[in-house]
Amino acid sequence: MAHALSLVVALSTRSPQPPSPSSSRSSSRPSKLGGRNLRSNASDAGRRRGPVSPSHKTQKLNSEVSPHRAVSAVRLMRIELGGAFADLLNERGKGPGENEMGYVERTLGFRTRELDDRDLRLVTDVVGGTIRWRRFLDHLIVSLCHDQSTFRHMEPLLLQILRIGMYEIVKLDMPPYAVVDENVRLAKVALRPGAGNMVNGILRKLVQLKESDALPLPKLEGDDHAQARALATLYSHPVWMVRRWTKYFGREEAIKLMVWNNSEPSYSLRANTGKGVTRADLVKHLDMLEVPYELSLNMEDFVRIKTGMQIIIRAGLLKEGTCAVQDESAGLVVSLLDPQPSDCIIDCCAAPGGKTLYMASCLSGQGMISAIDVNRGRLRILQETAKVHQVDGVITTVHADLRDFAGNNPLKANKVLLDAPCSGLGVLSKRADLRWNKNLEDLEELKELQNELLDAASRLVKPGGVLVYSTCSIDPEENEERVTAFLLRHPEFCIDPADKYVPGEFLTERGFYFSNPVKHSLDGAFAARLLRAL
Ligand SMILES: C[S@@+](CC[C@H](N)C(=O)[O-])C[C@H]1O[C@@H](n2cnc3c(N)ncnc32)[C@H](O)[C@@H]1O
Repeated sequence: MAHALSLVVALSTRSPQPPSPSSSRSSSRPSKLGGRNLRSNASDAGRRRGPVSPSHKTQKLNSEVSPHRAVSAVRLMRIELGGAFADLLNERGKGPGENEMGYVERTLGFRTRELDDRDLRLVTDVVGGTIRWRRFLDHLIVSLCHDQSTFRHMEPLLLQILRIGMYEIVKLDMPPYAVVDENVRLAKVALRPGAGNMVNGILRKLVQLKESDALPLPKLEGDDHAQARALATLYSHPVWMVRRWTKYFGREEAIKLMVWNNSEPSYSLRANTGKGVTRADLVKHLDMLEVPYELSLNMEDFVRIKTGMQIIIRAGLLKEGTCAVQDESAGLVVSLLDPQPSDCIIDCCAAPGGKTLYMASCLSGQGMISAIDVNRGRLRILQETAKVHQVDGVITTVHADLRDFAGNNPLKANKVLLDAPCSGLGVLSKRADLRWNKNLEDLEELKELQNELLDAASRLVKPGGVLVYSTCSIDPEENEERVTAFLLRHPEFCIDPADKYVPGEFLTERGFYFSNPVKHSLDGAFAARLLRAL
């Protein structure tokens, strides 16, 4: 850590600035992540790494900047820069047990006071919202900078502070001049006075434009591509997603989907019946904790919550296995497989085990699930959670690539679930950063993998048995099209319509299960139930 701090300080190419009020109390200077090409900076700085004075380890508390903004800015950098950020701060990367305030101190050069519940909620809102609205916010920043190159060469921390300020003003409608002042102070203390002046200039211009209803927004005009670009900016999604959804669902549905993806996600909890906890028991806990909930109309073990997750975590309900966080859309995939006591089930891509655990709780201690996954770390999570949920007695984990396993193993089952790796385009409201990490090429590769995994999974199904293929994607090419192609390759399988297993509103014309975020206010998910001939 000490090495890393010197490394970050060495990165600063700016001329020395007068110490800020907070830094003047200590001899150590704040660390600042300057320059956006962190990988090359990291290696340059690595060569310049020198001995570190013990004063760098001093903990400095800054009570002037708002804690939620300081923590949000650092968390946003960690999410956006990923490995490059961790490498910069710590030669050993993202070590376990690293606490967030430690990252804040090493990035900004100071600590803030510990976050209270209100701060934590703000951090969640600000970080999630700033990531979701990134394309939109960057469009505003570029429009309000003198030129494109100012934006392109902006330091990562300065960029995050500007995005936070813009998000708070434009999307959270927070009192604008307080937002300007707070973000200016953060930029001054964490970077330098000049950075504060820049934040001040840009955010004040934004406030004026917003107040006169004259934000520089793109117009929906020109050819299809230009309009897709404008929509992508207005609703803050990648252009390729807008084009794809407009093609498959039409413009109106594509817009509704983007609005859904930009809304605050709600979560579902599943009462862990495997441990004897009923939904009524779970509801009693939630009442005691004063967490508002709605009973699921689709799944009898599930409740939906909009707020209160921190309270639930702190009360230990997840850690002690009273309930699990699981979207109803995922629960309905399990309903489609219809696990019953005494069943032998193969779960082909099982980790981290959301569906395995739910299936195990349906077995009431009788039967067996072979849970296969290629990712050892994620399988370990499954094993540990299964113990906590007290369903480990019916689960055997298998660390393997399904394609090898199916080729070399005599194991066969009457019920086989293939919850395939997918683009995750159905869960963009919960996974705020996912939209920026996917591209069209990923989708093409995934389709190939899905074909291969389907072929492999089909070998594990006994004659007369069931294969459920599922994804958490809304993309027809990962869903219906994969099943159609599979049925052409495997005439020994046919579609078993989903109507006996899931409510009618989730049925597609071809008898598949599909949860549509816009229609059902759940994550997007797809599943097909396929029967193997006797
Ligand atoms: C969508 S996730 C499964 C989620 C899981 N069913 C649940 O409900 O928690 C897909 C999983 O497929 C696994 N996977 C990817 N390729 C695989 C392969 N060739 N063989 C086995 N597992 C694979 C990944 O490691 C990942 O855990």
